[in-house]
Amino acid sequence: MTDGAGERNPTDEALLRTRGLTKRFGEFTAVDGVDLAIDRNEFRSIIGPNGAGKTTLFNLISGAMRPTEGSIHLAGTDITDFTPAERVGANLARSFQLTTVFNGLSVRENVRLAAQSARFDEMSAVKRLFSDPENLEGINRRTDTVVDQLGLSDVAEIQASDLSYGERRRLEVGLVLATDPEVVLLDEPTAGMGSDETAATMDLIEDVLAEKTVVLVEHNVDLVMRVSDRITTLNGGQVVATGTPEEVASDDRVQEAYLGGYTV
Ligand SMILES: Nc1ncnc2c1ncn2[C@@H]1O[C@H](COP(=O)(O)OP(=O)(O)OP(=O)(O)O)[C@@H](O)[C@H]1O
Repeated sequence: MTDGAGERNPTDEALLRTRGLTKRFGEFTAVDGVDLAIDRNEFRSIIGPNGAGKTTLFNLISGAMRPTEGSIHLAGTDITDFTPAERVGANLARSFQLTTVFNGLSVRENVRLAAQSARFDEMSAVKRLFSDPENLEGINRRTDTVVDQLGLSDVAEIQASDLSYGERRRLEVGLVLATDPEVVLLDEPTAGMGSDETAATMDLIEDVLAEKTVVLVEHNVDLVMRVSDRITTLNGGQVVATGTPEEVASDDRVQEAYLGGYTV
């Protein structure tokens, strides 16, 4: 267990590292000097009460927002000034909001587009797609694998607009998987789901993201306790504690800031 001063053993092997990450909105500091050291293959969750700064931290890591201060390194490369697209190119992908699912396209077509976008830079996409049958083959294979992993094979040819809410959220996770990133950022993947869909999504996350490094922002404490290797608790923009689910659940500061009596 560590305190707000930093991460346990911030080794050079950390795949994703933030140092002193800070975001101010005018006078208000939403994220305040956050140090994270996330190892390769680690499943790290970020929890905390409303307004703790989770979404802002997530946006800083994905590149949707620029920090006021501090740095982000991915596999030793300073990505602080990378655009979101450049971060995807560096093997970091975030879950997209529902709006990025193309309603008029089938499940398979949506996954295929995402797989395709990861393989080609924008300028040469069409040219390379048609000039290199091996690339086409690779994209088709990746698409089939992801549709299968998602458990969406039966609805692969159905238009995204006709999916249930839970199926759409699975497709959303699939769009991230299709780009085959090393680090996956997930923002509340079970938000708005009923208990059956939540359970199915938890299974999916455990299954298909086992090989990945994952950063998850999530309010569902059961999910977080089940899937995380380590959990970082934020409060007032600062790290209250980082530790295993057991360590976090038994930490008085975390109980006070967020869990309010939750036990594992
Ligand atoms: N663009 C912005 N301009 C001004 N203040 C902002 C902005 N975005 C977030 N904030 C403030 O920063 C604080 C942290 O917000 P953030 O959304 O990161 O918290 P959160 O932990 O994700 O909360 P929730 O669990 O409610 O989603 C909040 O007080 C919020 O009002």
